[in-house]
Amino acid sequence: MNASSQHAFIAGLPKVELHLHLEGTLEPELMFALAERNQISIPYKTTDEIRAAYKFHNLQSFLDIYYQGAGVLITEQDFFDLTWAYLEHCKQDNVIHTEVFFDPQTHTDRGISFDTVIQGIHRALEQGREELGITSKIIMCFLRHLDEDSAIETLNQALPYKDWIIGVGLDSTEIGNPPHKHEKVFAMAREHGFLTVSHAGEEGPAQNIIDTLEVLKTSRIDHGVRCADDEQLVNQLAEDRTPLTVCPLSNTALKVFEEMEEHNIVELLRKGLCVTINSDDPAYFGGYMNDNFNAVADAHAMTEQEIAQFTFNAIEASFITTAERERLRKITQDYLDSFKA
Ligand SMILES: Nc1ncnc2[nH]cnc12
Ligand SMILES: [Zn+2]
Repeated sequence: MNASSQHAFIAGLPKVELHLHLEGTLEPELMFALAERNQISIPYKTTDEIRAAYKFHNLQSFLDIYYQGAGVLITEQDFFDLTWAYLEHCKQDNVIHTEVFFDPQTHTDRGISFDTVIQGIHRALEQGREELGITSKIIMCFLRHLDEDSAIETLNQALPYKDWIIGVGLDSTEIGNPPHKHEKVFAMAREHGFLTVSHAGEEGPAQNIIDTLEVLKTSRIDHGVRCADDEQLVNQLAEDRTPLTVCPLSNTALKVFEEMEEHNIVELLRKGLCVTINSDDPAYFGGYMNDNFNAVADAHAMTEQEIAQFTFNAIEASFITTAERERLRKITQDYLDSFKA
């Protein structure tokens, strides 16, 4: 099958996204509009200038720009608009279910209330469910470069919204901020009934993945591609079907892999790991879900069955009910069967 018909297969394939930072969906056009609406000055004159600034050499060089960009988000309507714009991309890319991250501390540290942020996001996701038929879950991430007391304060702010937030995660600078730093707040979150995920093995070593699973007891690992440095860990992840929410275009943008051809996601898929494809921060890394699938398929020859396996894995790894999982599995299988027919 040639590249363009494989892109057509990918476009029509139902997709499930499990690793998406809402703040990372802030497109330059919306950044400009919100800066103007909120009378905030930003260090760029045009959207082209913003895009030109998106040249990263590692995770930190991205995070510095990403946290600065989020500074234009002030009101509940801003968070609604941000989330709604992302959902429109989901519709375009045939994403049928999404589990989105947000970083409360990025906003509360600037004096924006937790309530403002969560209410805007939740309202958009509810509207997305009703008008676009896209189901969703919310996961709030603690920033690992901040101290654990700040994470505990954030957890307490989230308690009135427990019904809206399915889980907690851990993101930001991996190197120098090992999982142990947030051991207590993750134990507290689990006690409150939150599910848990964490970024690990993105830039940091395979040992961070091992420690994250042991110390934070997470159900999924976000990224996790550095597991390949430890053969025993790879075998264990395959045996346990521990989900890895991999973000291919993010990894090449942040130089985790220099080229997509060097990316290990297809190799991990063939070793039986529960790897999934996700967009991470699509406004910064050059693409949403279809772009990520296309980039992997262009660089690594795969069958349609293998491409669809990324969706089956994401359904398996998602935080939805068994009945809902069955429903999504059937939609995906029907699509695959219709394509083969
Ligand atoms: N790729 C990434 N790694 C860690 N923290 C993040 N926050 C947003 N994107 C991130
Ligand atoms: Zn991420």
